[in-house]
Amino acid sequence: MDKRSVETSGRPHQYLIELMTGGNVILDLDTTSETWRAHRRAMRTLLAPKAVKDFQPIMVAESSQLLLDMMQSPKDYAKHVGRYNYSLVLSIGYGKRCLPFWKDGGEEPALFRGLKAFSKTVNEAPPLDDLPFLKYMPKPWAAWKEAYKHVKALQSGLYFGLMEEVERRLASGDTNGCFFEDVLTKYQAEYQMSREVTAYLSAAILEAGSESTTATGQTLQEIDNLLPDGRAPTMEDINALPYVRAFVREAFRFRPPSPTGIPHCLTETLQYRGYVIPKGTTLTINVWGILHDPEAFDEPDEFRPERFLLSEHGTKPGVDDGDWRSSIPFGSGKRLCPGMNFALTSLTHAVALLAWAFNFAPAIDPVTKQPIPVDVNAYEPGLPSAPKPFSPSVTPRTPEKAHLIKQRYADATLAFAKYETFLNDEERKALAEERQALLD
Ligand code: HEM
Repeated sequence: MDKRSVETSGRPHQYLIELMTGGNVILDLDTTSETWRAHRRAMRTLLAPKAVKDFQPIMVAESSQLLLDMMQSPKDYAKHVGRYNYSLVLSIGYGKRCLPFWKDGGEEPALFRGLKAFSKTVNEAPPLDDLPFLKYMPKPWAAWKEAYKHVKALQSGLYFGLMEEVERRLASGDTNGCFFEDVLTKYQAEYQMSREVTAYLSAAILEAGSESTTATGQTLQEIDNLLPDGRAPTMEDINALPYVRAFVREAFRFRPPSPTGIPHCLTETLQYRGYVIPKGTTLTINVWGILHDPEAFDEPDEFRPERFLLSEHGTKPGVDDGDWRSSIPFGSGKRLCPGMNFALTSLTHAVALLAWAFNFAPAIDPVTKQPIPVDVNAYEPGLPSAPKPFSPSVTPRTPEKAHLIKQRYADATLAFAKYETFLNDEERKALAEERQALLD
């Protein structure tokens, strides 16, 4: 699909999704759409390797919050990882952090509520694209007719709300260099985006960006060898940590977040290996099948990062991997995930830090005193696939590391400051006191 990208990069039309998104979301649009083109161009400037480098200070600062949260409440690990990913894209995109919302009984961010409502509506609706007559069912028998309006209102409320916040900051001169400031002052006019199309750029940044980025003895050894003084690994250290990079690649192979990719469709009739495949045909990449093929991988159902140290794609000796590429979990052709560099950089850094900071083990059953086994095949239904909650035991590797985690978080205050201007004086004071208390 990379080589025939021109014909294979369409998206199948999905009636209900189009109703919910108003035909404004990059992920669901055809490559011929003006909105797709404008969003894709704008994303390129946001996620180019240089821009990713510019955003490193906030990536490092957010990773400090992640370590602290993990240390303080390991059972909430999934919330911490979700917050970390969301806060990163929110800070970079809109210049605004997401603080740990569960503290003090805070409400879940609108993005997460919108995504849940979206999945629920899609899962519960009848197959409207396969049986189009169902579209005409009267409302009392078609709950999706109300549900989709609720999703649309939640999502567009979030997107327009964020855009208006940046507009207000621009008007008051209170800017902080976030991506949406450039969108409003440059790209909106340059790519001729209407107000609605501009607001919906949020779907590309927030939804695609925060949903999917949500995964050790040898790792520790490697980190300890590289950093004998016990300091935390930095972004610059990542290249010298091949096992950590192999660990991340193995995680994507072992449990790809989109096991069957996101469907494409043919925009032209295609001839392939003697077959004629008509225009409009839906194409699905069997990502899971490719990455678990026993012909290509030794014991594909085992989690073994070492395989990526032995060959570029982790394949076993003798396999012709000339046509393979490491981006398979990120899609293909013109639709290849524009956030791939960003996701891999932030994830590899976070994995290195977590391995540096903590010992991970299964939690102990309080009754039997035995480790509670983790079922690596227990997954929540829906996409992207997420593991069912489990209870890890996460403990700092040494008391010095526990201290360094707190210190690191306190040091991040400076990098956080320009992304916390939305707080009122009282909230800012409370946060400062909380940070000070950590060090006392
Ligand atoms: C673990 C992290 C991630 C994974 C595994 C992932 C995976 C994917 C996949 C499989 C697709 C569909 C590609 C296709 O249709 O062939 C996609 C599309 C997309 N991703 Fe990601 N993604 C990740 C992170 C991100 C991040 C961090 C961003 C942005 C901040 C992002 C933005 C997008 C966008 C905008 C699209 C739509 C592209 C289009 O339809 O033209 N993704 N991603």
